Amino acid sequence: MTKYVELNVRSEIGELEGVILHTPGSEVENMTPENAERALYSDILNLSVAKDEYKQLSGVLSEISETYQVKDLLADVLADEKAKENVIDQISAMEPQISVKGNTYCIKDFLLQQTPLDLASLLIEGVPLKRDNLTKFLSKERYAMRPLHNFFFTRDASMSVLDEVLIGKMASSVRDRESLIMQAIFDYTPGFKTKTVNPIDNPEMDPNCTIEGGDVLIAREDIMIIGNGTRTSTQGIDFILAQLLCQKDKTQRHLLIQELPSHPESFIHLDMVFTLLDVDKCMVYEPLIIRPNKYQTVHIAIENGKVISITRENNLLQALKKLGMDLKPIYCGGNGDPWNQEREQWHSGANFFAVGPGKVIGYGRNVHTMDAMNKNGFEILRAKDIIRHKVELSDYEKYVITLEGSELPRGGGGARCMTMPVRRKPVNW
Ligand SMILES: NC(=O)NCCC[C@H](N)C(=O)O
Repeated sequence: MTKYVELNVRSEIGELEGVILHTPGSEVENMTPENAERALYSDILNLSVAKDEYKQLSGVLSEISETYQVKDLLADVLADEKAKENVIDQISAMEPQISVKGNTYCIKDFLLQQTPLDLASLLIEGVPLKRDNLTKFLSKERYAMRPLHNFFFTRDASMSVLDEVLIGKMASSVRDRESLIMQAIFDYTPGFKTKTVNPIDNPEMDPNCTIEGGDVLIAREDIMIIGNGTRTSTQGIDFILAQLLCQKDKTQRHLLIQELPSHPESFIHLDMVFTLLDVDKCMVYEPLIIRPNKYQTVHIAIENGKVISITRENNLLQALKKLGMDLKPIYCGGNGDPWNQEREQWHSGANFFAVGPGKVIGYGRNVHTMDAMNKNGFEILRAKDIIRHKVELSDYEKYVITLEGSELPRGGGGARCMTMPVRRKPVNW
């Protein structure tokens, strides 16, 4: 990294200036149908197709903004001996099997001998099991240190909140190493000017506390919208609330909490049913976000280090409107046909990533959603055409850049899930 990057994310839609990505590697393919569920996938993936699709996302983003790759950032961190030892010690505290002295070798010692880049790859792609005793010989596991199958969803393990980074407390231990790596990146990369906040550093952390970035949306500097479901617990949201209270801000801050269903798994995060598209538009999965249902919306207002009110709201859009954000909803799957809505929500049709107000990226396969976007003034542009310079983004004011997505959505997410913004320009509200 050549220059300093001051973290600054005060909205979901401000013009993008920096984003952290992770190009999928062998870790996305190294699973079987039997353990795909444990890996948090809905299916097994074909890596070469996934990589081609991903290239569309990274190619377009590098035309628009600075992009940083997790593996490069991690390798830079690991080039420092002290940082390297610290990272490996933390991993072995979390995954104690790596410190066991086996018959032929100890994984921790093996890791310490690697070059920074090889080590970064191993920490992401996993370390295969050496079958040097009976237990390991008979083991059904292929890895002694498991691959991080979900790391290309960089959104979830850390999140930029104004000028700080909140480290995710993942709901499933298969993603814990991602959080640790992201914290090391932000703590040890001299180029990143920020402070990390990690719930596990709090000795009084509630054991039920979980927070994942797909649930945390920065709607405006003073409004956070947080999904509460299988991935972010009420205790996790209370941790965020406690952080805000500590800041003793004189201006009012607001948390809007949206309860989420626990199945199907396409409802894992809020960003699978609700994303912000423009100063006056948002994408919704209508049956959950607008239609009356049992999933509650709660508004917590905070001022001067105190909770001044906690109230139930009719729905998220009405709550936002009361706070001066009057957003027109565009429906995932289009208006009217619940089958199309369900099908497209399942394939991350609501999961848009904004690179600027009215400028977003999503999967082109969700044709009914794209049609609805187009009817609402968004030009539909193919990522491929932008990368080949057949289309110039500067010719359009509002657009959706479409990615081909047949393999990537099987991992369980879309463009917002695959991006971790670190800088956005202020929005002209
Ligand atoms: N923000 C998101 O919705 N991320 C998608 C994460 C999918 C991943 N397979 C998971 O279940 O954690």
